[in-house]
Amino acid sequence: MKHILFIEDDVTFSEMLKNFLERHQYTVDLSYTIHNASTLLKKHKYDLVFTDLRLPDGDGIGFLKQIKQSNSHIPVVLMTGYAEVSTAVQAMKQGAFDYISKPFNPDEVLEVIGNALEVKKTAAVLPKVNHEKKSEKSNTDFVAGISAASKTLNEYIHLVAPTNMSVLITGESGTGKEVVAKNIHLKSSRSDKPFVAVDCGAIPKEIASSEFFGHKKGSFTGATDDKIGHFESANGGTLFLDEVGNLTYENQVQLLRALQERKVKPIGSSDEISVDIRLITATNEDLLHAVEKGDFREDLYHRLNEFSIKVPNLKDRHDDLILYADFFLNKANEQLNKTVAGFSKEVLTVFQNYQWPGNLRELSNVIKRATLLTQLEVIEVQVLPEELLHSKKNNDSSNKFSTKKNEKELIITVLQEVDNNKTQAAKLLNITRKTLYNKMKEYSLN
Ligand SMILES: Nc1ncnc2c1ncn2[C@@H]1O[C@H](COP(=O)(O)OP(=O)(O)OP(=O)(O)O)[C@@H](O)[C@H]1O
Repeated sequence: MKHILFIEDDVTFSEMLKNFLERHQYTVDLSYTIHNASTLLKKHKYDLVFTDLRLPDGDGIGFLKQIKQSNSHIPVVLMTGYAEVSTAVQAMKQGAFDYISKPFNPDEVLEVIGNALEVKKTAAVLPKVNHEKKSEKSNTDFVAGISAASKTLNEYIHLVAPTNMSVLITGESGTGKEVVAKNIHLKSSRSDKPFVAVDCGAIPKEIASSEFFGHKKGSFTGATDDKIGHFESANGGTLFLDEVGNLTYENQVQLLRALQERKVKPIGSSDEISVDIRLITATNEDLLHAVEKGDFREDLYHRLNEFSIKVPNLKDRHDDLILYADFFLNKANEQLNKTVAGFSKEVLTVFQNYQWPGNLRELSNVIKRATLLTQLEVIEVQVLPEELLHSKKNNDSSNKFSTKKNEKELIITVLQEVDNNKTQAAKLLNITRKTLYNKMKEYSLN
């Protein structure tokens, strides 16, 4: 059974959560002070720590730092009041796994616990990641994410990076295909050599050969100097071709030849240059469909697609949203020389209910704009673009009450849990006391 340490000075609330979690097969120790919690941490091996932000003998952030120094492997979740969300975001920067704002409902607690234990399990299974070759460069611009979709993506990156296989990265625009390509490069033995990214959609077809393979001075009108092509620039390293589906048929033939022969000949030169490159390509169109239509060469497709990776849409990486939001806020603060501390709870709800058709790029842009506009400590909904505020909800809290039957059962369970204390029940159900009374009347629960 997983062992959880709960640090919270509201005795009734703690007891209630303890009962609830024990019914879900967790072992829970309660502590009302940091002092007592420190003693318990020395005595027992905990899988997870839940701590309130404000405790009688200190604050949760100080305690978080203490835990991270002595027991860095234990995930820590902070419990906060509504007004403390920005502090909680700071806590995430100090290494907290997550935060949950009160009042919260039982499902939310179970979800957060599930996520934290899942991540811990993965971290325990993959200790190798931390001991990888010393030469590997860390990529501070890459957020790995904690959602199931991100974990699969990262596993694929780890698997394919050390090989020399050509990788075809697919995914919608703005999902992070180029970032994935760069990460594969940085995790490969080529990380000390160049990573050359080329947007095939931006190269006019007339000069594509010269861009890829280079040219000699005077070889055509306008060739005023020798030019080194992208293949030669990337020699020893990785060549990343974005929007590869945009290459003309002629360029496809030239590319295939260069890949097969591992040699390129600059235009106007009689000498061939041997090149050793790892090729990574990306597309947001259906390349297989282009093959079927005869627009893309099948032999080249197979040559590029020795391993394929699909980068998930942001809406399918729901659990990562806050991590990315925080990462982009830090970046925006740096770029704009601002010190915005975080997001209001309403903003986080808007973010979670929005579909993000432009994926991470859109999130990054929205946050940069909001950071620029905000004069307050945290970003409020007023500085978000209209389209975010008027989008259809995809996951509001009423989903938790998906049917009348579920709703009635949930209310009964929670009321039993708290010995009929309506205030506590409303808090746990994340609804007001008045709503609770109305619902009890509706379901004849008096
Ligand atoms: N894992 C990540 N960690 C941090 N930032 C990311 C991550 N993935 C993407 N980004 C950021 O999101 C934005 C979009 O990423 P990127 O340009 O790689 O997307 P893309 O899929 O290649 O887009 P397109 O298809 O339009 O070329 C960039 O600002 C990038 O820095």
